[in-house]
Amino acid sequence: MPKILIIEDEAAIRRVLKKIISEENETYEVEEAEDGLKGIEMISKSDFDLVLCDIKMPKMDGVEVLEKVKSLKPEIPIVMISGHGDLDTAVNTMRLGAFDYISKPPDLNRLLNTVRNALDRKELVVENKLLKKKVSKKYDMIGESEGITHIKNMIEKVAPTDARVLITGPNGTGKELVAHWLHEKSDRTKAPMVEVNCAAIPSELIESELFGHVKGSFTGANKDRAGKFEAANGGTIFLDEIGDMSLSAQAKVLRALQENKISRVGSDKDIKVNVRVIAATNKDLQKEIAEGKFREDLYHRLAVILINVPALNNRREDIPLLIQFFAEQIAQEHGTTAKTFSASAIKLLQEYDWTGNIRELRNVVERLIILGEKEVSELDVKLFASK
Ligand SMILES: Nc1ncnc2c1ncn2[C@@H]1O[C@H](COP(=O)(O)OP(=O)(O)OP(=O)(O)O)[C@@H](O)[C@H]1O
Repeated sequence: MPKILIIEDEAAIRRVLKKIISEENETYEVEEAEDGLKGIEMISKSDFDLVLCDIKMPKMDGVEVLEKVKSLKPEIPIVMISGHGDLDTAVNTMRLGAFDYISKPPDLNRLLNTVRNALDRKELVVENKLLKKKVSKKYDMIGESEGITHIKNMIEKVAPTDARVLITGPNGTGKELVAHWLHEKSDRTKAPMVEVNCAAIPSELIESELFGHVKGSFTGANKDRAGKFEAANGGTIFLDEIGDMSLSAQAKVLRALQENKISRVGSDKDIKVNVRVIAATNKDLQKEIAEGKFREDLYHRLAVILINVPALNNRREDIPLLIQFFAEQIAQEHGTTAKTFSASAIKLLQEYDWTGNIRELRNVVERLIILGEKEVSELDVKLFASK
């Protein structure tokens, strides 16, 4: 639902603009501000997809508003509204980053065309940002062991469905990587995957973090805020370390999963959300259930599909490939050429006890690249790989 803000000191013009825009498309949500200061306050508190802003206003003029919004939220397109005397300024604002300008009194067709174009551009900018983020991260999943091949097959099958997935396995085995690919290979890939590390958020804050809150609902809640479920709308929410979530938060998550709706802390208004849930844990949830620390009903809601990522010690045949992959990745990060590892160095690393899993292997490879010889030898491994 595109949100549009009109900043205009003349109430009559505000009213006309609002009427034209909201009648054009009932999904447009139009809000008003009677001066620049109020407008900036609203923009910093809430997300708008488009701002229409008058040039001549008391307190803060349109050019100042434009500059402020550009530094605050550069992705929001701004259309300036110019009166008789300030057409030149309007043209100049385009150089300062305004999307376009319209003249008073507003011409219906020109206004609506500009609004549509500006909203389209906003969507493109946001999509582009997401794409850039995706390619800048390296998400290759390396390995040819039975364990990894099975996981890759599961991802291909499960990703395009909306089924909830519970990913289990020890720390550093690649659970987050699996979640990433489940999202990436789904139809939700254009929308965000929002990650929540349930273990890192204090239990009294988790509810507001997940579901948002309204102003005044608790000390410190000085403005309305959307939670992660709303942020992930249309996409995926990844609840990492779900085994560490408090029982009261588990109850709230259960409701969100059962009813596909949430309500912000302090509000009784239901908000419908369309979010796919993927969860991960390194805990044995059956044991947690038996001890009364995890809700069984939530477990069954989450674990429609179970993916267990095996420990590195149980797929040692992947170690040579992983070493080579990390050597190249690290060289790229350091801006150097990749070092090679001698066969005996690789063999020795393959026999290590990798309780810290892939994360630990990567750290060791990085250390060996920094400290070892041009070709990392068995001796280098003996000298530098110790934990
Ligand atoms: N099969 C793989 N191929 C290449 N890199 C991998 C693979 N599995 C994991 N990694 C890398 O190892 C690191 C740890 O993986 P990840 O964060 O996904 O593990 P995790 O199981 O989610 O860990 P934790 O439980 O501690 O959150 C990441 O840098 C990830 O990119």
